[in-house]
Amino acid sequence: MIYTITANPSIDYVIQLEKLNTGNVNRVQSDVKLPGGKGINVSRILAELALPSVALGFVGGFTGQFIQSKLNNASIDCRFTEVEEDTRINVKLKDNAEETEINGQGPHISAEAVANLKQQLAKLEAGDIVFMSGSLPPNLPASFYKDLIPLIQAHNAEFVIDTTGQALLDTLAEKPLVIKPNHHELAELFDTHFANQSEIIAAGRKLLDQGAQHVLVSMAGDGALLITPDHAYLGGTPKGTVINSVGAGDSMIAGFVGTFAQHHDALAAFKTSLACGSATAFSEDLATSAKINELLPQIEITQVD
Ligand SMILES: Nc1ncnc2c1ncn2[C@@H]1O[C@H](COP(=O)(O)OP(=O)(O)OP(=O)(O)O)[C@@H](O)[C@H]1O
Ligand SMILES: O=P(O)(O)OC[C@@]1(O)O[C@H](CO)[C@@H](O)[C@@H]1O
Repeated sequence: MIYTITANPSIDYVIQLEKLNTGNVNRVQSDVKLPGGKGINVSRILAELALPSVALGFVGGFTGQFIQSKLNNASIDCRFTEVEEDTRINVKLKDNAEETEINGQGPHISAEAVANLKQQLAKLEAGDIVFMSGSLPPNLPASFYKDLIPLIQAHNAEFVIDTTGQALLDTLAEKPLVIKPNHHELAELFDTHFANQSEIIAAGRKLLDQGAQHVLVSMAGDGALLITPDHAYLGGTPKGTVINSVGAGDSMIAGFVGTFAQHHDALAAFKTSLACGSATAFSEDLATSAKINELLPQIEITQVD
């Protein structure tokens, strides 16, 4: 079973404007409210791939109820821990020029709520995979996800943490199943700028050497690299019109892990991950199974190292 932990879920309020005019009244052209948060997005994509998952995390208030209702409607097994305060709302502003995100802080998480989440991990079994994704509410320690790793490994389960910087580096010794920095985040990890693809591959190899089992380096419209101890592979992007790239990274890692969990074939997992990422970028909401299946045949992968 795959579990997703979203410590700080959100309602994503996606607004389309002609042009954002700050300091003035702006009338939206369109808007949509979506259940959001990185782990929740992973569960949603897994559901599109007809793969079950259990969604864990902290939700509260009417906004939390909205998220649970939407996920229940998608037949996702929600076992969230209730908290007193409202789950946050994240605003995603899109005008013809750019995408602006305004992400809320999130609610207070009580010690009892944390204990409840940890208790849920007692049910893990060997071979389960636990995703831990996204920002943390203000009162949780930066090590919150890392502190859960021993509880996960006590059951011989695997883990994936979607985080960046030192928090990501600190997890490598515990051998995450896969990590997926984008190329900007990878450059920041090594405080450098990449001059070419070979430098990106070399940096990704260093993360493998430090313990990551698989390294994906996503590059938005330029596709992604899969870096293994033996080779590196470049995956391209299919033809399509970008509508909303929010969640593309979550979709990619969901596609990789969901496929790898079934077939233990990294290249097949990489191909599905590329289709999921672009399918989300080409959609108003996250990718649907139809969109993923439409794009899958167009995905080309080349060995580059
Ligand atoms: N503009 C795009 N056109 C085609 N495919 C895209 C585009 N943006 C993203 N993708 C696909 O989704 C994958 C992940 O996107 P990206 O590199 O933006 O990850 P990310 O930075 O983690 O995204 P986010 O944090 O916004 O979810 C890309 O590697 C690519 O396969
Ligand atoms: O504030 P965080 O947790 O870093 O990011 C939250 C978020 O931007 O991530 C998802 C896209 O990856 C959205 O659904 C959500 O609003």
